[in-house]
Amino acid sequence: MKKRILPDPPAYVLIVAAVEAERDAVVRGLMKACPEESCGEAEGPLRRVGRYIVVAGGVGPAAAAASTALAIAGGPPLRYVVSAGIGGGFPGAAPVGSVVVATEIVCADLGAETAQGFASVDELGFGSWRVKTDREVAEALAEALRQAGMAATAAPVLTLSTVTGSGETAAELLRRVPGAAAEAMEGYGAALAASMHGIEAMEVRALSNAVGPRDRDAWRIGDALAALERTAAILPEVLNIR
Ligand SMILES: O=C(O)c1cccc(C(=O)CC[C@H]2O[C@@H](n3cnc4c(=O)[nH]cnc43)[C@H](O)[C@@H]2O)c1
Repeated sequence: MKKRILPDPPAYVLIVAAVEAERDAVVRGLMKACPEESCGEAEGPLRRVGRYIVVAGGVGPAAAAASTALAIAGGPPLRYVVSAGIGGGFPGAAPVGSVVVATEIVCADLGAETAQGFASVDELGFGSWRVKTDREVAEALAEALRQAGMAATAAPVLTLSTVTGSGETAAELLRRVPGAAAEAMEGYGAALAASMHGIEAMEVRALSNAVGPRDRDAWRIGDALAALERTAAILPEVLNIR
């Protein structure tokens, strides 16, 4: 009997933002990329544009992990989970207003304080503080953003439960993860939930502020949301999923 080859199920992408303003910026961008699509019925914090499901999952790694796990359990087959939103840029690595695409997602405060300094859970033997991403896809998205005239780089992105507020902490974080370009609060949570389901994780951060001494007046959230929207408008072309 001839074996029937079933077509691959359509792959979907789950994009997890923290708050509604970020979710809505992503939806606006996706609508530009997929003008034939309409934004699906509002289902609580969840929106759908074509094969993209966008959720406002809450602030912090625990909320992101819980929301991502919930969305995965109740949704269609996924090709990617993308943690997307605003973030802080490490001075000299990524300027405010630019975009950082994660080459790896590192939970930079997951470990222990020891007499010799910070020890990650990896060093303690309790698991891993990082989720690797597909570097080729990360580089391709960063290049597509640069081709569109945006400042963008692919580099490690940190997840923290506390927004860095001093130069000392910023320096310590760079000692822990050399080459880190951005920090935020949700990536590792979303990526861990994805990886537990065998789904590829990504993280994209549009930078609203510099990592270091707290200066709320210097935050440029509007510019970062605009960059996030532009990034979402380019994402479907890079992932070849609409
Ligand atoms: O320092 C403050 O009072 C302050 C002012 C504005 C926003 C905050 C936040 O806590 C925002 C956290 C929220 O935004 C992401 N985000 C943006 N920049 C950073 C950062 O430098 N470090 C960590 N997270 C950042 C984060 O993913 C959250 O969703 C505080």
